[in-house]
Amino acid sequence: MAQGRATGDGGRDAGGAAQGTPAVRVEGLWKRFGDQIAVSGIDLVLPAGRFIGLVGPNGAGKTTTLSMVTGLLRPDQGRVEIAGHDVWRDPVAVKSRIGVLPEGLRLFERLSGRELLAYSGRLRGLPGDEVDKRATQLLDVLDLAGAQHKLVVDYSTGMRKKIGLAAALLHNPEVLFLDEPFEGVDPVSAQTIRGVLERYTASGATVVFSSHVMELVESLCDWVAVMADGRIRARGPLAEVRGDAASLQEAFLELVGARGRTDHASLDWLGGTGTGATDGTHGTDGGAR
Ligand SMILES: Nc1ncnc2c1ncn2[C@@H]1O[C@H](COP(=O)(O)OP(=O)(O)OP(=O)(O)O)[C@@H](O)[C@H]1O
Repeated sequence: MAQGRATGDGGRDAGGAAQGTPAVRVEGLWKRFGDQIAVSGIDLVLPAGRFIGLVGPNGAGKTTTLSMVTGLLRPDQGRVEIAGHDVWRDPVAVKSRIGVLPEGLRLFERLSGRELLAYSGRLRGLPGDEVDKRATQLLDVLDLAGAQHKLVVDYSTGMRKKIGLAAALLHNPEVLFLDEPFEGVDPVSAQTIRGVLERYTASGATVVFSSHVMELVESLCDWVAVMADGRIRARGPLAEVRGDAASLQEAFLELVGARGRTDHASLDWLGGTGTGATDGTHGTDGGAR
């Protein structure tokens, strides 16, 4: 993927970090919630300039990991660097380099979409006319121009994802973190988001996104990390992780130990002809014949 992107935001060097510096470096990261170990001492190096998918079953620890990596949740142990900057020791340097679309995105509901972007841009220190220009372009590309003066509280799920993405991209970050960006998004909007992200990574930036949709990850990502039970089970270029499996889905099921899990005997009451009733009336015509 092309390196050396032009940032167009006033002289930040391409990629912002020394060549070869990974987008993300995670060392010995742990997080426990009571008795539950959500993230179990992971080490992970994510290369810059890639479209990276973080996949794993429900409860694998993806959101917890992304929250710690982006400085939203303090780890119990371990460290994280983004483009060579420590997330907890140097938060301002890190936050100026990243964009985040978190899970359960909270937005300022009483602002309009355009006001939200204006606010985000000014908060990021961009000049007003630059914010206006970028906001207009993002609203246009993401098909939100018609809804730009509507309050965010009145946006649909997909519109919220798109305005959240616009806010995360406005300052042209080096690394963009997206937790389930396509969840609740219709196919047309998904295609739009996909186009924006492909364009963004083609310029040398890094996208890290979590998803359960393997086909999507397989078609978008060139690098993947597979998580299960708070651990990284596999990582590397997509083709390497897929190995000899027919698809990423197959490889994923193998890696997380879910292949062949088809014993549904305990659901023998479900469906069929209604023989599960105990009062003798279910599934009959009541004998009215
Ligand atoms: N705030 C919290 N308090 C208690 N337990 C938590 C908390 N956040 C996460 N967990 C637990 O940590 C584990 C990992 O959760 P996490 O949300 O990181 O998984 P995930 O891979 O993102 O799952 P999903 O794909 O379902 O969103 C789960 O067992 C979850 O119940």
